[in-house]
Amino acid sequence: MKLQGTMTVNEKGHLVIGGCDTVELAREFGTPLYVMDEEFIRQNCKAYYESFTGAYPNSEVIYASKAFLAIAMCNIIEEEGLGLDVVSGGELYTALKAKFPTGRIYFHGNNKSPEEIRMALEANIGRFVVDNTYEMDLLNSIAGEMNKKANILIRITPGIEAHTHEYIQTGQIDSKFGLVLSNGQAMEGIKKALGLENLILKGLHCHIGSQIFELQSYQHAAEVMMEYIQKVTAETGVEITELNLGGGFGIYYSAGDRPASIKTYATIVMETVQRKAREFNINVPKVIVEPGRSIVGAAGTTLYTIGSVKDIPGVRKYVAVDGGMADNPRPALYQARYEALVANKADQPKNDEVSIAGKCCESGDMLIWDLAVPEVEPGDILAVSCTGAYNYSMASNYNRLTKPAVVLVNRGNAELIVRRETYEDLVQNDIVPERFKKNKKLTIAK
Ligand SMILES: Cc1ncc(COP(=O)(O)O)c(C=O)c1O
Ligand SMILES: N[C@@H](CCCC[NH3+])C(=O)O
Repeated sequence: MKLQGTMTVNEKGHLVIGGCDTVELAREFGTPLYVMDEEFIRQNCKAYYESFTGAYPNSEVIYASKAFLAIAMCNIIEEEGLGLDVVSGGELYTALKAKFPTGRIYFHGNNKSPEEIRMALEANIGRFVVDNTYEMDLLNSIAGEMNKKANILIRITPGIEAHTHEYIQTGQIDSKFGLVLSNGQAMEGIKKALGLENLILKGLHCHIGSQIFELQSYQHAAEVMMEYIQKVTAETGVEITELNLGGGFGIYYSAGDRPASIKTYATIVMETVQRKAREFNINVPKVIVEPGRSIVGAAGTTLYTIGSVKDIPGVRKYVAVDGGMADNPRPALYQARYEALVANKADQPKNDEVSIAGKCCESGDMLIWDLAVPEVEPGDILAVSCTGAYNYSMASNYNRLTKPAVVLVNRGNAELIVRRETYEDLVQNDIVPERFKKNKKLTIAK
């Protein structure tokens, strides 16, 4: 496993994150446990802030909160000077609970409900990223009722196929998101929005996918969108002053993943936008990017306790942990690959090979195939790295497993930022119809 962020191994041979011994964290907070490395998260935020806003003042970085959201995470993002991308009433509610500056909130989503729209208008959020013409009408009419104006970006499907897993590609024509650029649908939508009295068109948005390594895909997206901005201005006479190029910057998960630096990404994107603006003789729009995974992904580690071991000699050794697809659905969903080490034996030679199984009743609940490990035994702590993005946020209660706690570690301090769910949490929304209630006085019809 590649040691990233503040990870080290101490004299006991234990994995240490944020100055905290992970074996002690497991003992204190229980497992499965998400451990978030605060310093690493902040370093990533700073790398984004300095590479974009610091170097190009007319740009903004907004954190895509779908990757990982908790109130404390909003606080970190606010302190680091980034904006926030939310995609549901629930994410917005979390941001409001954190008292996140609402002017820095962007509201995404391909099917925002009237209630969500009302909530966002009430909060005076910065921008709505409008996905379709149905939403334009809805937003316009609700804004009218509330006597408000909504600042919008319109999401465009630019027709770019980024090289990533097909489930997380979003820029291609055949996508549920956005208005299609190539067939005139987008231009029609833009003209429609310009005619709606309660919408103020600020800019355009596109997002080509997630876990992208090739910077040419971003360069291509920037070129296509700048050309389109020029076309929109020529056809409508309206200046487009903001261009949101989405997120998707890839990270290291396992051997073979080679992400570029955030600085190189920023330089390529910003220089492409500036070059195109010169070429088309238009003003350079404000550029917005919305990274999620590359802020938190590598900063998260999940700790599990090893339980049963099933050895099929000559075939495979299955080592089961006390979590699995309920806390990390990515291997089952996207065949995602992870690295791991035995946290209490981090300095021992790896002379065995095992496959890490989750505890859900699904054969597909396998976290890692063919992992080199020292001799493992029940009670060992397994640390799976790079689980900071789309793990806690995509966790489920499948098999009625309780969602793990999240602990924020920094300089030897460990603070719980999400408490572990309890069995009581699992049943708290269940309602028992009167007729099923036990100890009820039975009235038997004669
Ligand atoms: C519209 C939008 N913006 C930003 C992101 C964040 O992507 P990532 O976490 O890959 O940076 C996503 C998710 O892919 C998205 O759908
Ligand atoms: N949830 C996905 C990425 C999609 C992000 C949202 N558009 C993942 O785990 O990789």
